[in-house]
Amino acid sequence: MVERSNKPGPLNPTSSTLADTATFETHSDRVKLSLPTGETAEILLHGATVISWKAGGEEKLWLSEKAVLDGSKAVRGGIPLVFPVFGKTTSGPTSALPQHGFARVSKWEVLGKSSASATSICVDFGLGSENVIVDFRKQWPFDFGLIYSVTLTPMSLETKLLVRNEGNQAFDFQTLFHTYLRVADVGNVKVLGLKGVTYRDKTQGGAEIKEEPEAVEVKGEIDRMYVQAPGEVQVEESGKTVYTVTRTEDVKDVVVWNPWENASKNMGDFGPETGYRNMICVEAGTVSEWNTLEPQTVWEGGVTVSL
Ligand SMILES: O=P(O)(O)OC[C@H]1O[C@@H](O)[C@H](O)[C@@H](O)[C@@H]1O
Repeated sequence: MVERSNKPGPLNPTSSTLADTATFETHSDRVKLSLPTGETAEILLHGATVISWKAGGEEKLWLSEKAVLDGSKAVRGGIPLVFPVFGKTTSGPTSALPQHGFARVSKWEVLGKSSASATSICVDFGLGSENVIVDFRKQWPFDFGLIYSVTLTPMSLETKLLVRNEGNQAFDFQTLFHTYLRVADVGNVKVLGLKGVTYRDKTQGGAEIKEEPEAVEVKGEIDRMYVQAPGEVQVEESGKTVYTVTRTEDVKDVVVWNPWENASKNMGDFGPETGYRNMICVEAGTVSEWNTLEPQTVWEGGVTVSL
């Protein structure tokens, strides 16, 4: 058979695939991502906080039913983004900033969709020194630009941050993806992959302890920073791996947090009262030391939660 070199292609080749492509919708306060296979994610412009990730018909992130979503405070749940400081410092350039910095309480700009196909969509958000409120600018007077990218696929959610020093003096920063994972009952959860890693235990005044057991279990309040943990951590529930958390090389540390009954009662935006049983924070970040960013250089890091 003779091959026709100029064989015509299908008529209007994109029309059949268009309906099968991931979509994103912008609303006044949020962006919604959807895949043709049904998975969705929702990101508030306030803090660029991912407040929902649904796959297999189920919500994968825990969001407090008392979370304040109107931009007046940080969101309790989802994935608040910590920058430029983790926790609170008492000295240095970040000492005037609120706990966990200003990124989670600033209004981000939607930069748009950087890729979309039938099986993936990525949307970028931006925050620069010119967009933060005057108080934060005075408290942390550096010129920076952040690009935050959220990628949804059928089996994963990836969050990636690019930090650019746009000024002429170096600055130090910390950053962390404060991910509240939803679980059926935290009493049946094991976090694997941290054996042998030294952690700083905030519930014991920052004591440094080496993790000896194979699995971390949550039987009460837990607030640990695992310093320079291996690149993959699994969250198992009732013997089944429910989440695998992988990080890029420069995202060195993992925080495991659950406030349990007493501490959650003291948070005005935590609900329901028993909500601590349905969540575990496995937070990937670079927070055990400062990252120095020289003028006109960038830092990039990301975390992927896979099902
Ligand atoms: O109440 P916030 O500011 O959202 O912080 C919640 C928790 O965030 C965790 O990352 C910290 O390790 C905890 O110490 C802290 O309590």
